[in-house]
Amino acid sequence: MKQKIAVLGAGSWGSILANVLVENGHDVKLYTNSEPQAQELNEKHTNEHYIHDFTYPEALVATTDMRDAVKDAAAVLFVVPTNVTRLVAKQLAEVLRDINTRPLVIHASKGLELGSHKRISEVIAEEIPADLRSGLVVLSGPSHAEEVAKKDITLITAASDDIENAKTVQNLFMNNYLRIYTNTDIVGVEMGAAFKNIIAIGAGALHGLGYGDDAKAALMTRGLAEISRLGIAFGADPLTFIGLSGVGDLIVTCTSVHSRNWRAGNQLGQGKGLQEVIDNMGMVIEGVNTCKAAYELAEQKNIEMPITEAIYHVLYDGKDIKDEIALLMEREGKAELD
Ligand SMILES: NC(=O)C1=CN([C@@H]2O[C@H](COP(=O)(O)OP(=O)(O)OC[C@H]3O[C@@H](n4cnc5c(N)ncnc54)[C@H](O)[C@@H]3O)[C@@H](O)[C@H]2O)C=CC1
Ligand SMILES: O=C(CO)COP(=O)(O)O
Repeated sequence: MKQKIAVLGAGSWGSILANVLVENGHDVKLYTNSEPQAQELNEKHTNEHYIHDFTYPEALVATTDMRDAVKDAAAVLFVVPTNVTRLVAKQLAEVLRDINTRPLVIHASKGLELGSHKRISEVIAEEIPADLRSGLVVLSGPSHAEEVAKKDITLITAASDDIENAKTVQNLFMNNYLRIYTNTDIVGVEMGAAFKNIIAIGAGALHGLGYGDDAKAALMTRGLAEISRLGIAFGADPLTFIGLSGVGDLIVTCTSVHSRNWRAGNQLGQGKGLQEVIDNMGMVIEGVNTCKAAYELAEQKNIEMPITEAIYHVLYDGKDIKDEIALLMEREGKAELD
């Protein structure tokens, strides 16, 4: 059934998920806070800064008016960087208080809020109380906008406390190139999504430094051990970490040239400074902030996360990557399953 859907955030992922929804027959409004970007999308049907050489369907309408985007929408999809989620959620709550629409709220972002260390669904739930929405669903998994734009095959997860809401999202997004699985473990799905970006920075750095495949496989495997350890401490289901939003997303982000986190790490490994890397990317590198949040959480909870710590020291204390790798290798022998 055709539904009206609002997408908040017109970067690479938001604009391509909006494109999927249009292709699936829905009536989609894409909200951006940038007038020139809305104009480019509506007049040229392009979004060149984020997705090169791609033409969006004419049916996709961009707007800078959040109220217009959201009014009568059955669902509202957040796809903004983690660091502006609270701000955009506050803005949405204000709009919803003014109108009768009570949409299903979905988010597809990957990170933890700096300072509070909260997951994105927690931030959204705090700002948009349950009486202003009809449910909350997380969409996550191994997916690069560039490949979904090409209709390459992609499989992701829709997670919600309420399985019916997860199924609704499954139905909205599924088609012959995008397959959605449902899950009820929001904590595991969001934690896997957030922490894989940290490990991807490490994988890029290993590549930039010229390390081989063994080192990269080791980083991913021991990275997954850390991600699971922290996630389980917050109540995640261990099995979620061997699913699409866990190891699936870890693999794609640690190996894909599309990944901004991997590319950032690669440039750090080649000797560039963090600020230069951030300035040149022009898109969000979620792993940088999430590394700080994860490092602080691990300290608070007394959870061993040596790879995250090493990456934190490189990003925030100006430590040399090779020295950090040497320290990791000098650690006392451990049992694999501890
Ligand atoms: N790019 C991808 O393939 C994927 C990205 N994600 C996640 O989706 C989230 C967004 O990522 P991308 O779209 O790639 O980022 P991006 O950097 O390509 O775009 C972010 C967009 O958010 C907009 N924005 C920033 N502040 C805003 C505000 N206050 N109000 C409205 N819009 C605002 C920016 O103008 C920009 O258009 C991230 O958490 C990322 O981890 C998840 C899966 C795939
Ligand atoms: O989450 C993603 C792939 O699943 C996108 O990763 P990057 O943000 O590193 O590009």
